[in-house]
Amino acid sequence: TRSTRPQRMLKAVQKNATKGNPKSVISAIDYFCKHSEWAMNVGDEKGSILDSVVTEVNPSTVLELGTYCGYSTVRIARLLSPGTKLITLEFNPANAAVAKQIIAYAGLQDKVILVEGSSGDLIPQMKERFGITTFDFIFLDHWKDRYLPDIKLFEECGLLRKGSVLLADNVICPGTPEYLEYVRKSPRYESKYFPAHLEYTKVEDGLEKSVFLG
Ligand SMILES: Cn1ncc2cc([C@H](O)c3cccc(CNC(=O)c4cc(-c5ccc(F)cc5)cc(O)c4O)c3)ccc21
Ligand SMILES: [Mg+2]
Repeated sequence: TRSTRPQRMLKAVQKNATKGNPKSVISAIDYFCKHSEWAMNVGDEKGSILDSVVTEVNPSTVLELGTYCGYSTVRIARLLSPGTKLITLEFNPANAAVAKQIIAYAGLQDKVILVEGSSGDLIPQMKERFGITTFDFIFLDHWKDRYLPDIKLFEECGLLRKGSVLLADNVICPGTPEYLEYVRKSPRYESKYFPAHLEYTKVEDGLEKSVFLG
């Protein structure tokens, strides 16, 4: 049977990247998406903004919603200080299987905990399953209609502290209007928009960085 796009992306990584070299894995995926098949990775332009926010926060506890093929997982994990791990949630087992292999190819498997399941089910389990008290940094890149219910879930579960940083992809395209309205209107967040473009295109998109004020 015909391979899937994530499987073809994995093949491109195995063919063009150097094992244990995260930068070459990132470049191989970006090349594949620019010259072979578009895929919904955060991409190089928004990826650079992601890199700068992760570097600035230098988080000890990290959560990613929406692993997909692991591109942003690799981008984040390569910047974490030694001993720090990131938890990434993926509900689709086929995506998770490819992501696991791409993360391992980059040599970052010891810095990543990939959990199969849905954010709505897993967020309330973070404390008991992973001994998390609060998250320093959260990257939202899963279903766009889950951003708002999940940020409310973080608040309800006491998973945010003064200074926790949430960075959300696709706030323009496909768009997350209810989430944007919430974080921009709420007195409990300080929000900032980083304009960019939809990965590998000229279409307007951007990232919203929201700091929880406690
Ligand atoms: C609940 N839960 N918990 C964990 C979890 C994990 C997942 C999956 O990782 C998953 C699967 C499919 C879609 C997404 C969301 N991503 C997108 O939909 C997206 C679209 C586009 C775009 C833009 C323009 C187009 F024309 C087409 C697609 C550009 C982007 O950057 C995207 O992130 C995420 C899903 C729900 C989950
Ligand atoms: Mg995205």
